[in-house]
Amino acid sequence: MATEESNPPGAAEITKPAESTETPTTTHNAIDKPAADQLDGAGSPGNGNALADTELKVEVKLADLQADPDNPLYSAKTFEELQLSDELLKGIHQMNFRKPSKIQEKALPLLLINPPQNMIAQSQSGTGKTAAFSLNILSRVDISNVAPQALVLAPSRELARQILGVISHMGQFIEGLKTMAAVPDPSRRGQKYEAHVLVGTPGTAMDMIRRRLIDPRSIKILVLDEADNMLDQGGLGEQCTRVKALIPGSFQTVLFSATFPEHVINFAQKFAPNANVITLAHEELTIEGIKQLCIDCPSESEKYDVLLKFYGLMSQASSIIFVRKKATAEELEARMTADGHKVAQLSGNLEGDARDRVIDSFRSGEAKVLITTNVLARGIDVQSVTMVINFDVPTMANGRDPDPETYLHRIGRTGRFGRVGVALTLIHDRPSWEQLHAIADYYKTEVQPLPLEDWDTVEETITKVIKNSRAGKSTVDMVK
Ligand SMILES: Nc1ncnc2c1ncn2[C@@H]1O[C@H](COP(=O)(O)OP(=O)(O)OP(=O)(O)O)[C@@H](O)[C@H]1O
Repeated sequence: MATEESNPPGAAEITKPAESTETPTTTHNAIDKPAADQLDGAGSPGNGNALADTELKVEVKLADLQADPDNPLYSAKTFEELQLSDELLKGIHQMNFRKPSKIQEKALPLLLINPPQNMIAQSQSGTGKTAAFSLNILSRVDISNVAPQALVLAPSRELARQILGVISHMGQFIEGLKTMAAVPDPSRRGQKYEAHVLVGTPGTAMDMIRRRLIDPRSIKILVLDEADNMLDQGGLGEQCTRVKALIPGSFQTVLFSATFPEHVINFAQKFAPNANVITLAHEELTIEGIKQLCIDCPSESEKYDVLLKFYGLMSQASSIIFVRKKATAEELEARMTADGHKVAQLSGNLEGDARDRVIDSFRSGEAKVLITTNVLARGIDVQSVTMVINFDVPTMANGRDPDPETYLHRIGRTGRFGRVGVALTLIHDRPSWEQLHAIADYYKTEVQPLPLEDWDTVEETITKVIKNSRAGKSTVDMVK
């Protein structure tokens, strides 16, 4: 019944370090995170096709998005201008990246400066932060030294594996490059981590360094992805601080996230002293390509019926249902399965291998519905996800106060890099109504209520979202 991790923003301006940026970084003493299932029709209000092919013409629209200076995907420059190696440029083109996004264009020149400088960078979800820090890492690795030179830490096993995949893909033309995951893996017991780039979770990284299976002496870059989460949460923050203290000498510290609440930013600046800082105001954080909707359910127990009805509106698209507690994830899985739906469920109750199987089946499209907790609220990039459902409004650990950061990360699992998506939040009483409205106020965004008893209108609304996005309306206007 325990609550899963919950987590707790700054105009796209670059703040120069207050002091001289001569020194690359800090030392170890610094302070230291059924197929949509075809819900076979029962209760299905619509023709079940509304979201079927939202894998829309993203490619076509992307060029427009990247030409709009107000868009976070905007780019005036090319990767070629960043003076990356030919091998890296080949990797980027292999990944079909035509131009850098705004965060890549802004962060990369600063990240690549010599001597290296620390960085704290914020950009909306799905705008390519991973590629930004990965390109810096791959540009700095010395292939002749097969020892960990870059350590990337992420809050979940799934995100660490995903980042590793991006770095390996991007670096595929760099001859001799070795990358490894530092996540719990019983099959590796006692084996050394002999690779240039390691991506892991803080607990495992700390453990492996202490047991001398990771040699930290050559580490020259430490990246914390989802850095506000990594530094804010008691356990994770402590582990990140310890990992940092175990790395000798000076190294470049890089902190990335879509959110940096004020109470974390001070700590972040101590963790990455004299960093170049790229921040956004929280009004700039929501992505217009993500249509935010809510349904006021008659009671908590009737949320499930509403959920099932809503599923009738989609056929092949992938979706994620977020709940607050592991027990609710398991209960929903059991009920939906009993009701004939094919769903996958991932929460902290599952062990490593089982978790890998669940996320892999969701990525491949074998499982179209994923029920999960905040453990997957951050970073996970599955482009086919067109719908996010907040079965529970995200709240802080006390269950009472709204958690705007987690809300933003959860809905950001859709609408990735210019794609469109729908985020539906179920509310059922005054407190949940107030929590959602507090979140909407915080981001100065609109959450459109859907009429519960008029499913034709619900379907019409969603179809309109998709049509508008095809016309390039909603996404082009995003983040003014
Ligand atoms: N320059 C680019 N051109 C085209 N696609 C890109 C580019 N950069 C990144 N992408 C794609 O955009 C998607 C989102 O990128 P990424 O996962 O790095 O987002 P993010 O900013 O880290 O999001 P989050 O805050 O949710 O972690 C990925 O599928 C990635 O492959």
